[in-house]
Amino acid sequence: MQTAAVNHQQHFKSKRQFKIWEKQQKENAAKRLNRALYANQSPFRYAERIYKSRMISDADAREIVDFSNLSNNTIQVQNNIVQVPLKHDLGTLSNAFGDMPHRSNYALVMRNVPGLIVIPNAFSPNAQRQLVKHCLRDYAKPPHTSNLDGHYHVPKDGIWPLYEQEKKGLVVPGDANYYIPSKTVPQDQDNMYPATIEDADDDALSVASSMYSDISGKSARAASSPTQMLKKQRWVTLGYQYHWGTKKYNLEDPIPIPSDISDLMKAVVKATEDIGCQDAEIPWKNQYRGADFKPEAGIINFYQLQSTLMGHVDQSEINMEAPLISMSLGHSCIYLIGGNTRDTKPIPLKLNSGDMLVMTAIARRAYHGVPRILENTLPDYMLPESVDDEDWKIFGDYMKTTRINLNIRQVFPK
Ligand SMILES: O=C(O)CCC(=O)C(=O)O
Ligand SMILES: [Fe+2]
Repeated sequence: MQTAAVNHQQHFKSKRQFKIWEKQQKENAAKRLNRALYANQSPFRYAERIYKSRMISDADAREIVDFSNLSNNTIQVQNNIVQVPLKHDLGTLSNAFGDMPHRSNYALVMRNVPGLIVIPNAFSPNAQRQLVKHCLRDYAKPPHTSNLDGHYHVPKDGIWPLYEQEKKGLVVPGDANYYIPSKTVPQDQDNMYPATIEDADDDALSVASSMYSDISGKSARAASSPTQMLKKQRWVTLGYQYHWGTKKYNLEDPIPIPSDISDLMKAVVKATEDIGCQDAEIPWKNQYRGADFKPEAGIINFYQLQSTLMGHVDQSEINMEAPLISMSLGHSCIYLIGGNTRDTKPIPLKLNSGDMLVMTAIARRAYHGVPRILENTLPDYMLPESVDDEDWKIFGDYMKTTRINLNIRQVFPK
C-alpha cells in the first residue's frame, strides 16, 4: 500500500515544492493543536503566553502600560491613569530613597486596576545601586533561606564573596573553596514541593516549579562554580521564612527584616495613606495607616533574562488588609495584574528599575505574575563602568542579565 505522503508527492512539480507543502501541513496541524489546547485557557494564562513570547505583536505591545512616560501610552490607557499626590515626601521619610533633585511627589493609579498604586522612579540611581549591593551581598546569605539551600552547602557569607573572588581571579578551579559542594541527599527537598497534586492547588505547583526550575535537573545539581551558583540563585526570603510548597510561613524563628528595608517600606505605606480612585468603576482607597504597618516577611526575587514567575495570589499572610509593597531594580519586566480569579483579563504593566508597587485594597488579593524580563532595558546608571566605584563593577556586571524584585508583607494583624 502506498503511503499518503507518496500520493501527495505526485501532485507537485518538484521535490522542493512538496517539501514546502509538507512543512506547511505540519505547521497548520501544530496551530490546530495549539488552538485546541488553548481554547479553554483562562484569560490570565492566555496573557501569560502572549507576553512570554519573544515576538509580542504590535497590538499586544500597545496594551503594555508605560508609567515612565505617560504620553507613550495609547489614549485609552492614558484615560485610565490618574495622578494622585503622595501624602508625604518620600525623601523626608527615609534616606534610603537617595538624593533626587526632581523626585516626583505623586503616585499613579489606574481606573481599571482597583487597589494598585505605582510610584515610578522612587529612588535615586545611587540609592538603587546601594539596594542592589545589599540584596546580593548582605541579604542573600544565611540565616535567610534561598532556593539553593536544599541542594547545596551555601557558605555562611553566601555566594557573593566567592563570586567576587572568582571575578578577581583570586579563586580558580582546583582551589579547595572554588566549587560549592552539593548535598548528596538533598535536604528538605521533598518538603519543598507539595507531596501530591492533591496537596496543592494549581498555584503552589506552578509557582513552586518556576521557583525551583533552575536547580531541578540532576546535572544542574553537580558541584558548581560561584558564577554558576549565582545564576541559579532565584530567591531569598527575609523575615519569617516562607515555604513555597506548603505556602506557609515558619513562625518559629522570626528573623528581623533589615532595618533600612523596614524603614523604607514603612515610609511607602505612610506616603500612600488615603490614596485611591473615587471615579473608577469600583471606587477604592488605601485605608492602611503607615503607623500600623509592620514589615515581617519578604522575598527577594533574582530574575535572569529567561526567568518567569507564574501567576499567583499572595495569600499566606494572616493580615491580608496590610498592603504588599514591592520594588524593582535592574532590567524592566512585564508584570501582569488581574482580578481575584484567572478569569479576569490581566493588564500588562512595564515595571522599571526604581519603581515601587503597592498592592492595597482588592489588588492585595489579585492574581499577578512576571511572564517576561525585557532585554536591553538596564538603565545606564546600573552598568559596571557607570560610576567611579571599583566596588560597583562586579555588581554592575551581574546586573547586565538581571532583574531584582524585593517585596515585603505584614504577616500578623496590627
Ligand atoms: O517580581 C515581581 O515584581 C513580583 C514578585 C511576586 O509577585 C512575589 O514574589 O510574590
Ligand atoms: Fe506575588
